[in-house]
Amino acid sequence: MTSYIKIPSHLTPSDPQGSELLARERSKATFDVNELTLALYGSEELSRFKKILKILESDPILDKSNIYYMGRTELFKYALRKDKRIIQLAATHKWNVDEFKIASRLVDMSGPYSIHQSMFLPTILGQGTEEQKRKFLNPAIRHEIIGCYAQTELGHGSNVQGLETTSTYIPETDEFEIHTPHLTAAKWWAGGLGRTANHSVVMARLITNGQDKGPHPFIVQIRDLTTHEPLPGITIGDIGPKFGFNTTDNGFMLFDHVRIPRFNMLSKFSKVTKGTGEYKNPPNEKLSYGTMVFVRSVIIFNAGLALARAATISVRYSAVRRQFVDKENPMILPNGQVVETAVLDYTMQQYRLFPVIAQAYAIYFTGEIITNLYKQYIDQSSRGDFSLLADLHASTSGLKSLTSDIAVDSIEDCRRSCGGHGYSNFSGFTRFYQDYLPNTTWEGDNYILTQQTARYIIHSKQQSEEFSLRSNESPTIFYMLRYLSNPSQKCTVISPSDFKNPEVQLAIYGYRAAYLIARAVDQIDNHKKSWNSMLVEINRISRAHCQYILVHNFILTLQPQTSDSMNEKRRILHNSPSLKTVLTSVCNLFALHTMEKNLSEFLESGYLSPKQSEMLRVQISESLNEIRPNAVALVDAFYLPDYLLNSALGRYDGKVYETMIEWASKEPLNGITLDINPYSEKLFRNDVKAKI
Ligand SMILES: CCCCCCCC/C=C\CCCCCCCCCCCC(=O)SCCNC(=O)CCNC(=O)[C@H](O)C(C)(C)COP(=O)(O)OP(=O)(O)OC[C@H]1O[C@@H](n2cnc3c(N)ncnc32)[C@H](O)[C@@H]1OP(=O)(O)O
Ligand SMILES: Cc1cc2nc3c(=O)[nH]c(=O)nc-3n(C[C@H](O)[C@H](O)[C@H](O)COP(=O)(O)OP(=O)(O)OC[C@H]3O[C@@H](n4cnc5c(N)ncnc54)[C@H](O)[C@@H]3O)c2cc1C
Repeated sequence: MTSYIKIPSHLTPSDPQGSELLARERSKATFDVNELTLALYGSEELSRFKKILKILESDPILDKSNIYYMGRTELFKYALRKDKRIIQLAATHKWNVDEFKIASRLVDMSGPYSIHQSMFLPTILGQGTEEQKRKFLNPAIRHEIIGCYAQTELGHGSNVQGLETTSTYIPETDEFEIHTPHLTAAKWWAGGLGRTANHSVVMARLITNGQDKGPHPFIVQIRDLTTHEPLPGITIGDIGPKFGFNTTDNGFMLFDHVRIPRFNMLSKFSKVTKGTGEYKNPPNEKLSYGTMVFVRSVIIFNAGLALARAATISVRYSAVRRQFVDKENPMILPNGQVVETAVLDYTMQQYRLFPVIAQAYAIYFTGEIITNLYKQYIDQSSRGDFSLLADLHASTSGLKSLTSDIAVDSIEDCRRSCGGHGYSNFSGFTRFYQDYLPNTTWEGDNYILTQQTARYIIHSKQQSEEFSLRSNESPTIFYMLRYLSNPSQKCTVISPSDFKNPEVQLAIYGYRAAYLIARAVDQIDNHKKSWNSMLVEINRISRAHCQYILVHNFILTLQPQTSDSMNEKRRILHNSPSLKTVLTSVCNLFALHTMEKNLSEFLESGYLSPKQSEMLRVQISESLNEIRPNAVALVDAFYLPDYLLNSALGRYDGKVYETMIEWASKEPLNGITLDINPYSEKLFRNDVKAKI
């Protein structure tokens, strides 16, 4: 990339250098970083990750050094080029789906094909018959057709039952007619639709024999495969600039009585019979919402990765950044020189950042568990058993909401913890934050989704006689029975360190959630409160329940398991006392910090006393001290390469200042010559400064 300013090469940052500071941090770690990385990835995935990283880093098309200076159109073109390149590389290197996902994660830019891969393919896979998969899935996997997922409309997104686009069965020709009856029925937001896709999953109300059967998925070809023009009767465009996600062409689409063959209704679960138009009900009404359950489970896992990334940048930078001399406890180099204190040594910075490390680990482990639960559901459902669906929907809804909220808040906290440089694109936070942000809205607005979780739990409590039976099918709400059966118990903590006991932590979280649930049920059943009047409480219930799940899963991950149920990753963790020790500190911090952030509810439940909450704060401070020597090593263990971070502040080698000035010298604004004479008519002179 071109530099426009020559930076004097003899200048270096004042001592100690960033690399030296990070090396000192790394030498303090009490555990083996490589071992923890292996426990997170597993040896097979880690070696694939390294192999793919090497390929991507050296590919000129996937070079990221210019992207901070690009505007929307240029960025979009870059995104299209890189999407094509990944597909070409996948073919050359014969990558499987997991390897493809690793490459996409590393390149880290939503693109015109993102929704094709994340929603179009999974929808056909999950909702199509074998015949439909042969027709649509195989060419889609080969990217011979490119699809999008058009569900949301201008007037409705959250209320899927309220969608207005119709798909009416025409028995005479054995076709469906897709139509946009009102402006509010215009499809809106679909990623890849604006300029790229030639096919779409269209969620439309199925009308047959005059009956409205509600939204169902249909495959519609929307552009000509040769000219790429919209097909007759279809109007399509890009919806315009957005807060972020500008590398994807989100689009709008209108249908004017467009005909498609009956075959194109995705019919794995519900069908319309040829000629008679008879409708065959699905085994479960909500199976057509299946793609959303899948994507929500992915969003939970991705929230852990986003937190790991934010923590990596801000913790490394805080170890390099120095500000003021802490007179009571100065930072002294091995040569005796007193230097300014690394901002990571300020307890306030630790209180802001270490919980983010803990959130990343907590959500990573739950992400793995939810991914496995989803796989288990798919396995059972392929045999006609849908019993896990209700619980899976409830837990993925609440966890998608909670984890993406945590991630959005923490990314911004981490960015601010980097001070002024956090505001520069070179921090690596700007596009990362903008592109992450819609996770709180898409795939279900986070406030709406908590209603799904709370409703499931409240129903379970209302049917408490059969609750004990149902809880066998409901792996995520089994805890409630225990606490509901003894509501007057009190927390047993008598000293701060008692808070480190996992049984104590679970009891505190369990009682608080059960208390909120019992109170809401009482309000609804005995005081006839409306659902709407209870929405704030309902949101609390979902969050309390999901926080319980996160803490429970973290504790479970650290508990000894029978060796046959242990996979390689868990075996590494359990065979290493030093890993278990450091992760136990991390787990404690997650449980206790989350408790403190929601303290009013724990106190209100009466289970925790004000005195105990004081002890809680003492123990949090203890946990921060425990984590301090391992902070940099704990983020290093995430193994997020510089190629992914693209951050001057979070570089592995700590060369923060050298990178900041080098990247600034490449700002194209530095390359134009301005005419700043206010009386001159010219804004720019034609000449451009010589390039260096
Ligand atoms: C070769 C190359 C290969 C490459 C492979 C690469 C693969 C990459 C893979 C993954 C990458 C993923 C990356 C992720 C990136 C994600 C990008 C996403 C982009 C954004 C896309 C979108 O936003 S699409 C639009 C999403 N829209 C929504 O989410 C809408 C939200 N609204 C709803 O879901 C519903 O309206 C509602 C749930 C809020 C309400 O529904 P409804 O009114 O119908 O129901 P009720 O509330 O009355 O409930 C009735 C009953 O049904 C149950 N229920 C509701 N929903 C579900 C469900 N989904 N599943 C199961 N059950 C459900 C509900 O609980 C009620 O049950 P009762 O028992 O009756 O109480
Ligand atoms: C970047 C981006 C990409 C997207 N990609 C796609 C895509 O590829 N395909 C696709 O189909 N869609 C896509 N979407 C759309 C997305 O799924 C919807 O925007 C989302 O589901 C929210 O729906 P909405 O916009 O209708 O919000 P609304 O429901 O209108 O929400 C507005 C406000 O009302 C509140 N609210 C609404 N109803 C209730 C209620 N019952 N109780 C309490 N509060 C309520 C919400 O909490 C929110 O605060 C995308 C969106 C974005 C931002």
